Amino acid sequence: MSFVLHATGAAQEAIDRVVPQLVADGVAGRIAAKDSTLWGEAAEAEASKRLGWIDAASNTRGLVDDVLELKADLAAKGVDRFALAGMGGSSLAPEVITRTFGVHLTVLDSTEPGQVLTALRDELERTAIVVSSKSGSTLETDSAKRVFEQWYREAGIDPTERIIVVTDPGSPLDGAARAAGYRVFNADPNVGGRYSALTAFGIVPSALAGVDVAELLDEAEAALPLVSEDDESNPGLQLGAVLAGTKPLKDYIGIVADGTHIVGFADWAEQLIAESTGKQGTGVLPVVLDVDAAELGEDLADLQVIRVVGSRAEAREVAAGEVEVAGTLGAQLLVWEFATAVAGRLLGIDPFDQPDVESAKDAARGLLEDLAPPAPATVVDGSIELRGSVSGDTLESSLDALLAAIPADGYLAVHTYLDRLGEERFATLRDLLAARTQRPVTFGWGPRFLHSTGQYHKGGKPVGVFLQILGTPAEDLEIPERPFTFGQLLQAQAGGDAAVLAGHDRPVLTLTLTDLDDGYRRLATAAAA
Ligand SMILES: O=P(O)(O)OC[C@H]1O[C@H](O)[C@H](O)[C@@H](O)[C@@H]1O
Repeated sequence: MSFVLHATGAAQEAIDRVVPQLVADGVAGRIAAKDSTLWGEAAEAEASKRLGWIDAASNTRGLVDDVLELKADLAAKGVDRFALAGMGGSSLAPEVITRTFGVHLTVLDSTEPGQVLTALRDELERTAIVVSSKSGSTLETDSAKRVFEQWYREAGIDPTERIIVVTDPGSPLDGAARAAGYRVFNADPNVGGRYSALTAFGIVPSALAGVDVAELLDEAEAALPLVSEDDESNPGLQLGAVLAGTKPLKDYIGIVADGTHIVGFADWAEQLIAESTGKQGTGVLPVVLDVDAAELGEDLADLQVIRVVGSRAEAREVAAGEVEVAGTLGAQLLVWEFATAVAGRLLGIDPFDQPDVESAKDAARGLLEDLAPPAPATVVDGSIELRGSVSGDTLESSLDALLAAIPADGYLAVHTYLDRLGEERFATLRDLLAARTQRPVTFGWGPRFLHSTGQYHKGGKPVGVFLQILGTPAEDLEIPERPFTFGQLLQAQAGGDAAVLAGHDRPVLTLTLTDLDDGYRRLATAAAA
C-alpha cells in the first residue's frame, strides 16, 4: 500500500465518529466522480471547475515527453541549470518534488531584492527559468519574469530561448507569452493553484530540473484507488476526519517531518490546508514543526500533531494523541489534497476559494500607487524601528505587549520579509517564541506566506497576533517598466498585510531592522526572555 495512517486519541475518535457518515454519504466516490455538489450550493460553481486534481496524474503524463525533449534541446545549448519563478502552489510543489528527488532547482518566490539578485547572478549563462502562474497575473511572478528578460537581453541571450511559461490556457500570460515567442505549457484549468502539484505546475519545472516525474505520477496513480473507495479504511477520508473532525475542533495542525524521505512536505501542506480551510472565521491552521519544537512537549489541547514518518512499520509507533502517516511523495500529495477537500465539507466551507488573499494584494497595490515613505517609527530603539498597533518604549516592552495579547486559544505568527536563503537564522526565532509563549507559532517568509497561511490569518479564527520583521535592503533593484522597485514592492506587501490585519482588529508589531546582525541578536535575546 502506498500510504498508511495510524491514529490515537481524539484523532482516532474523530475517525471512528466521522468516517462512517462520510462513507454513508458516498463522499469518496463522489469526489472521484468530480461531484461539485459536496460543499453546498454556494461552493458549487467554483467546485465544478476545481476537481481536476483527482485524476491529474494520468492527465499530466502526456506532457512528459515534450518536457524531456525541451530539456534535451536546452542541454545541447549548454543550458543545464533551472530556476522557477512562482508563488504559492506554483512554487511549493516543484520545491518539495525536486528536493525530495535530490535535484537542484532555484526557487524564486520572493520580491526581496537580495534574493532576486542572487537568483539572477547564479550562472545565468547556463540557466533557464520556468515562469509559472495559473492566473497569469501574479505580481511577484510577473516582476521576476521582467527582470530575467532584461538580464538575459543584457547578457546577449535571447529570452525566448531561456524562459519557459506554465499557465492556464487563455490567461493574460498565455496570450502575451505565445505572442512574444516563448515556449508555453498549459495546465489543466480545472485545478486550483494549491491543488496543482500533479499538473504541469508541479511536473514541468521538476522534469526540466531532472526529476523522474514518471515515477512520481506512478506513485500518485497507485494511490487513486485508495482514496476513491467508499470504505472506512480509506486513508483520505481518515485524514480528512483528523484535520477537521476532532471534537471540540483542534484549531491547529502541527505537521512534523519525522524520518520521512520527503523534504519540505509540511511547507506544501501548509499552503494547501491554510488557504483551503481558513475562511468564514473557521478552519485549521497548519503549523510546521521540527521534531524538537516546543509545541510538541507542551501537550496543547487544541493542537493535533501529524508526523510524516519514514516507513509503514514506523507509522504504527504512534505517541498518545498523535497521528503518523507514511507513503510515497506521489501518494502523499494526492491523499492530502483529497483529505483537505473532505475537511472543507466537514467544516462547511468552500475548500477551493481564497477570498481573503486578494485583500492584502489590493492594499499593497494601493500603497504602490502612492509611493509615500513609510510612516515615521513610533519608537526607534537602537538599530530597530518599531511601528504598529502594539508598542512600548523598547523592543523588549513592545514584544512583551504583543505576546501578552495572544488569547488563550490564540497563536503568534512571525512574518519575516528578508532573503530567506541568506537570512535563514531568523527562522530560529520561531522555536524561541514558541517556548516562551507556550502557544503555536507559525513562521512565514514574506511575501511567500501571503499565498499560504495569509488566507487563514485574515479569514480564519481571529485569534492571531502578528510580528513583522523587515530589513533595509543593502541593494535595491528596478522592475523593468514598473514605477516601483523590488524593495518598494516588498515594503508595500508588508505594509498592505499589516493594514489588512489591523483592519481585522488583530495586533501587529512591525520591526524594521536597520542592522540585521544587531537586530537578530537583540530579537533572539528578547524572544528567549
Ligand atoms: O499561480 P498563480 O495564479 O500565480 O497564483 C499563485 C498563488 O496565488 C494565490 O495566493 C492563490 O491563492 C494560490 O492558490 C496560488 O497558488
